[in-house]
Amino acid sequence: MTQTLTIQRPDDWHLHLRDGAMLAAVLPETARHFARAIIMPNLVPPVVTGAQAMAYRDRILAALPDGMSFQPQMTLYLTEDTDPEDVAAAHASGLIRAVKLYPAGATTNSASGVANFDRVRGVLERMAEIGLPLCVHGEVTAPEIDIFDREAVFIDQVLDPIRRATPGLRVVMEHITTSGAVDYVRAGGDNLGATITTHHLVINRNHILVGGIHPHYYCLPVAKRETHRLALVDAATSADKPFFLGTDSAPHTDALKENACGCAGCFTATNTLSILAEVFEREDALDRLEAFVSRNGPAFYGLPVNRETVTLARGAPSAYPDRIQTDDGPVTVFDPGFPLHWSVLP
Ligand SMILES: NC(=O)N[C@@H](CC(=O)O)C(=O)O
Ligand SMILES: [Zn+2]
Ligand SMILES: [Zn+2]
Repeated sequence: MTQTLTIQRPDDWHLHLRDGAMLAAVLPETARHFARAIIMPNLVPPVVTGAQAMAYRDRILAALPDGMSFQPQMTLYLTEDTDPEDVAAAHASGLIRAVKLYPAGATTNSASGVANFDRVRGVLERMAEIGLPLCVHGEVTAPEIDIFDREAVFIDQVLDPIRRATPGLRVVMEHITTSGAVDYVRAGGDNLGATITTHHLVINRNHILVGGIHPHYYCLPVAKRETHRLALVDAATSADKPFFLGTDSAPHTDALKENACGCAGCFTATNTLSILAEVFEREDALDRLEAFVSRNGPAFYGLPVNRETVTLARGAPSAYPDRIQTDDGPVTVFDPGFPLHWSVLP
């Protein structure tokens, strides 16, 4: 008898869809399985104002193939010039679900991010008042800080001071990669949540660097040592409220990944649910997959759980494409390095 698993339809609380030809190619990969996703605003130029977010949402919906349903949850890219009133209006109209903080220079397309955190104090206070979450790329950028320590230093030197100075501010630590972040989130109370990516549940830093350099495993924050990966698996499979899926699926063309200065980002939209089922099965935690992918995220954002369901079936290892084609060039699909026995039934 085929083993199946039916769960409420999942959401992705951290997703890069890009724009134009890339958007058209990657959107179906997410919409096939996910009902909603938090859409990252790091376009070039970034999505900074409510008007830009509305136009981007329209482009996403226009790119959605007929017959698919998907509700993009828009975000604004926080800059030192962000107007608190524009943010509040975009929130009040239901357009945006969160504001995204990129420390300037921390990651892909973050040049317009925040360098002086005092300059965004007014926006953060307004967000705390209206209950609008701040999604945070949690890495410092100071050149003297080792790249493997950047998340830990960010928590101590930036995030914790911001949270203390702005009581009531709701924060999502995006794509956490360390046991220290897991501990910090666990101790943070109801106003603090964290997304965990698919790839950080699978790879550690050896996967990037041993036996040659593997550009398709390079992402930011960079994967850490195995003990940290285990802490992330423990958090994700705990079903505990603050932890939910944000794939950070971040497509870059192969030409830009397999490059002397390769871009950061793993493209996981295509096979994320199959990979997660495998990870949870190994932990004997399949019964907690639904909390991680379908329940904890909406609970944090104050949204209903999706009514529809998806069913996964276990069988012989299933195939997925090595890469998807886009008019900008091919994009390699994340290879977890183990066979995938679970597939999502159509
Ligand atoms: N995660 C990544 O490595 N890259 C993301 C940006 C981000 O989420 O930091 C991207 O936009 O490509
Ligand atoms: Zn990021
Ligand atoms: Zn991201």
